[in-house]
Amino acid sequence: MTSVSRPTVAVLGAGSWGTALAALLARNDVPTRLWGRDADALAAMAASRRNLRYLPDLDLPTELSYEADLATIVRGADIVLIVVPSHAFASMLDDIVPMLDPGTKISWATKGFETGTGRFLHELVNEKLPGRPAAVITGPSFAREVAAGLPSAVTVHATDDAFGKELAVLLHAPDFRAYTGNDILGAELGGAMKNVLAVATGVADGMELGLNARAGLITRGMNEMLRLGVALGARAETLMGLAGLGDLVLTCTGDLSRNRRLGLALGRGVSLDEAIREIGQVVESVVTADEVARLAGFHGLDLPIAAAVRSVLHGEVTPVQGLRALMGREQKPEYPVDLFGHRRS
Ligand SMILES: NC(=O)C1=CN([C@@H]2O[C@H](COP(=O)(O)OP(=O)(O)OC[C@H]3O[C@@H](n4cnc5c(N)ncnc54)[C@H](OP(=O)(O)O)[C@@H]3O)[C@@H](O)[C@H]2O)C=CC1
Ligand SMILES: O=C(CO)COP(=O)(O)O
Repeated sequence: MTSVSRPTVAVLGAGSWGTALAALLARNDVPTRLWGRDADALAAMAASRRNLRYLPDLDLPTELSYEADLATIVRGADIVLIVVPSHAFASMLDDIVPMLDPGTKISWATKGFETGTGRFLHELVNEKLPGRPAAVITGPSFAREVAAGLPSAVTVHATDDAFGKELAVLLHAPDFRAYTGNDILGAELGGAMKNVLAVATGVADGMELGLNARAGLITRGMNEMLRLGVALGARAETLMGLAGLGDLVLTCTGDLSRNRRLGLALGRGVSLDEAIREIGQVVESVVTADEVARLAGFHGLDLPIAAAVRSVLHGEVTPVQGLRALMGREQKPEYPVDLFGHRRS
């Protein structure tokens, strides 16, 4: 029997990750309702208890319910969990703000920035819903593996420690560890930037450049994440944890990653449009690469791997030219400045 005292969660976004998280919550006896913009697809999910397009192998728990009307699902929810792609986040937020009860808490598992501005998603939430408890769920977690019940660990960073803990407890399960933290900016930056860096390792692997190249790109990519993060006010430990390093390693090495697969395809000579069409799901790096470049520009930072990915995605250079440019950079100390930008003596 479902516990009546547990908060109700409205999950917005019925793709791979929204469906996997909704199923996880429902299996944890959290009263959970799932919304997707395609009412027919939602009705088919309810009837078949399967998300045939995004997670065909997952048996959806009978406890999970579905709601096609946004206002109905949002009104009365204790917690809203947004899991739409980053390009749709701002409009989703605009849609739900007038529908929210004053006590409803906001969370999201989207990885990326506001498209076109480089603003963090927590900045949008703070602006539209000032003072509202807010939390991001992030970390190394392929939806398909979570759906299959394979062990995973994520982290929940919140503006409000009590809400972060509440959400982590709702998610936590025998095969799903949910840690907590209060560095939303760092947690968001790690989750967004690893997608761009995964394209770089994918390109190198697609070109069959070897394991040394992959390890070099992951490590120097981590350095770029740390430098941008610290300049923006993130804590280094957040970036060295699940939200940063953990997700970077997963996405740069795991072929379930759509961002890595995009890189693999580009490295093998497939066009961007064809690769995206073949993947058939959201590939966040395509928009996030521009936002990382924007943020690096604001802070006067040179992030060569992220910049090379952006140039390849824009067709300004070929993957071969991009990698040649990275290898051809001047010789220099591994750490000419420390993480805080102080020149080493
Ligand atoms: N999949 C994963 O393993 C993980 C994903 N994430 C993050 O979660 C977010 C969502 O990704 P994921 O679920 O994988 O993506 P998918 O490609 O699997 O699904 C995207 C979902 O978003 C919906 N959607 C697209 N545009 C809009 C819109 N404008 N308004 C409402 N819904 C929309 C799609 O609907 P439709 O089918 O109608 O197009 C679909 O249901 C991304 O930021 C991703 O980085 C984070 C951790 C793990
Ligand atoms: O964020 C993810 C795993 O943590 C999913 O990565 P992709 O979007 O590259 O598939």
